Amino acid sequence: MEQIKVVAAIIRQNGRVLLARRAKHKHQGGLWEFPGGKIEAGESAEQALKRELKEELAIEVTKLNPVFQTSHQYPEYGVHLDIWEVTAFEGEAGGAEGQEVIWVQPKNLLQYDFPAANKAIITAARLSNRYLITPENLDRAEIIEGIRIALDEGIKLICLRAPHFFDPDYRDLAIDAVGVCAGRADLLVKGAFEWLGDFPSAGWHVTAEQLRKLADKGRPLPANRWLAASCHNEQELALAKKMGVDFVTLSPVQKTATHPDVEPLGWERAKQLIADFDRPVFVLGGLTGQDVPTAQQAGAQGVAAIRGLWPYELD
Ligand SMILES: Nc1nc2c([nH]c(=O)n2[C@@H]2O[C@H](COP(=O)(O)OP(=O)(O)OP(=O)(O)O)[C@@H](O)[C@H]2O)c(=O)[nH]1
Ligand SMILES: [Mg+2]
Repeated sequence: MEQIKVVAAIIRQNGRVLLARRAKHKHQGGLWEFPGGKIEAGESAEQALKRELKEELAIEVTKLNPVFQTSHQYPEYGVHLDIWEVTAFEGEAGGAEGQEVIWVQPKNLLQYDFPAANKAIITAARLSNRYLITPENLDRAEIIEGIRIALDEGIKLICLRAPHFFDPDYRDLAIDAVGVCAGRADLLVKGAFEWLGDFPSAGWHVTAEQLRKLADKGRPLPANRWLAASCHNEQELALAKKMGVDFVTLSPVQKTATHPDVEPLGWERAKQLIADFDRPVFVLGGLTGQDVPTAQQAGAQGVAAIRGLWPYELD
């Protein structure tokens, strides 16, 4: 079947994201979209995106970075969507082709109707590019204090991981963490499936071992809660897809202090795995917030880290 190459942009300004409504007569007409369009012969994705945003919104893009790529088969044809994030532009974004244009808060994106291909794009638009995972061997007060400082520094996505805690202490810690994060960041909890089901966190983060056990049963959470998984290879990524996760961490990209004996994937292999996976990926392993641009160049949503994102130095 014919496969169309399309570029589209998640345009961010003042914490909001721009949506445009597709003209009624067009393919997927009447639905909301991220502005963009077909890549023409001889154009790079970047050139095509700049041209499309000029035509559709009358803006000159000045800062953009790749976010990820996804494919979808419509009955009429297949589309390969190359999604970029635009964080700076000149001019005022408006519907230059008469289309409706609105700015929405990422957390409200689930309320809009998009073409079927957009599922993972919406996930990407709702996620930030740093995913903090809490360190081992800290006590309850230290973990909570670290989370507080991280929130003040703008961290918006956190995974609570404390394998040295056991129920019911772990549950108490998780309840504290949910309280501290309320309204400021999304907290995903790692832990035993028995109690996570009704636990009031923004989501769950499943381990590779849990993936192997549970992926066949499908997605255990509704769409408005996050489901993420830890993946290290192609097989685990396939299981994550089967389970219906929203996003994954992929590790280790580099050698890490916590797992010095594990052979890292390296950027080239990580890049391939990310390109073949249809949902957002956070690269993990020996990385810090400074590596976000490199991660995005490799097609990742951003960086996940323990030490690299924790707000103070650990022993
Ligand atoms: N721009 C854009 N296209 C999308 C999105 N999601 C999605 O499935 N598509 C599909 O990608 C294809 C190409 O997009 P387009 O219609 O914007 O192409 P274009 O700007 O070059 O339009 P034209 O053919 O009228 O010149 C369409 O089939 C459209 O349905 C999205 O979020 N943004
Ligand atoms: Mg278009």
